[in-house]
Amino acid sequence: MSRQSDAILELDGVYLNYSAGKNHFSEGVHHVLEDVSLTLTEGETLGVIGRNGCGKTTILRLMGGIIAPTKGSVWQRPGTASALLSIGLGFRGDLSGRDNALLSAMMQGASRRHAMSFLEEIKEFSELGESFEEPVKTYSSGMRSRLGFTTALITHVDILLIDEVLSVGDAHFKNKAERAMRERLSGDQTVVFVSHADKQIESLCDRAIWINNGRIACGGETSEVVSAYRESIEKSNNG
Ligand SMILES: Nc1ncnc2c1ncn2[C@@H]1O[C@H](COP(=O)(O)OP(=O)(O)OP(=O)(O)O)[C@@H](O)[C@H]1O
Repeated sequence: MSRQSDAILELDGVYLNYSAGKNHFSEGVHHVLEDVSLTLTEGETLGVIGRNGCGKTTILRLMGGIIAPTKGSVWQRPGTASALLSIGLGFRGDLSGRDNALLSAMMQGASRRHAMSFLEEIKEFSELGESFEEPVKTYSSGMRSRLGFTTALITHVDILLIDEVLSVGDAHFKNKAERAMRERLSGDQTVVFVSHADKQIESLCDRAIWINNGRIACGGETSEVVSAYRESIEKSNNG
């Protein structure tokens, strides 16, 4: 199968099972994703919506290479770096915000010297003040999300995988982060964005997918996908 020349990430016929505890689900296997295929092209912003537990975080974890599919394949263009921004993930609690930012930047491919050069900008944008020097285990979830979001933004990761991170910041930081995202999105930043905030998805994403019963129930223009999702929620609320 030939791949689109502007493809940066691709899921091909992906299945993901988790083994479940005794007495849960059929045969102790929880089928979370079934036959999910999608191509992410460079510079696009894809929104992922769906009800709690439908597999949105699982898709991001597959895209970020944190977990491997049970069946099917995940391809990322060689030489590209991705960062998964998820609350409570990816930080070492015993290290300061500064050291975590440095480590993340280096893991995303920056040299130590280059990563060091980002730190003051990260401290300033994240507005963590003196807490930047404190261990991350002392941070609130909002402070963690500021640190993760800012580090990925400033170190210019090719693919940003954002899991609800923007929804925990306060209104001030959320607006600032959205503005920064919008600026970046007009360039070559590729983003996959998971959120329960439909409005955020509609205002930031070029395209969206709705995950239902482990499959892509609908994919395409964001407002159409969000409307189809909302309709299905209303239907299930009314009946
Ligand atoms: N490590 C795991 N072991 C077993 N089951 C898991 C594991 N991680 C997730 N699951 C299950 O997989 C399903 C999908 O989880 P996932 O976190 O991807 O959903 P989600 O759509 O992101 O949910 P939410 O909107 O609540 O954040 C859920 O039923 C969850 O219980």
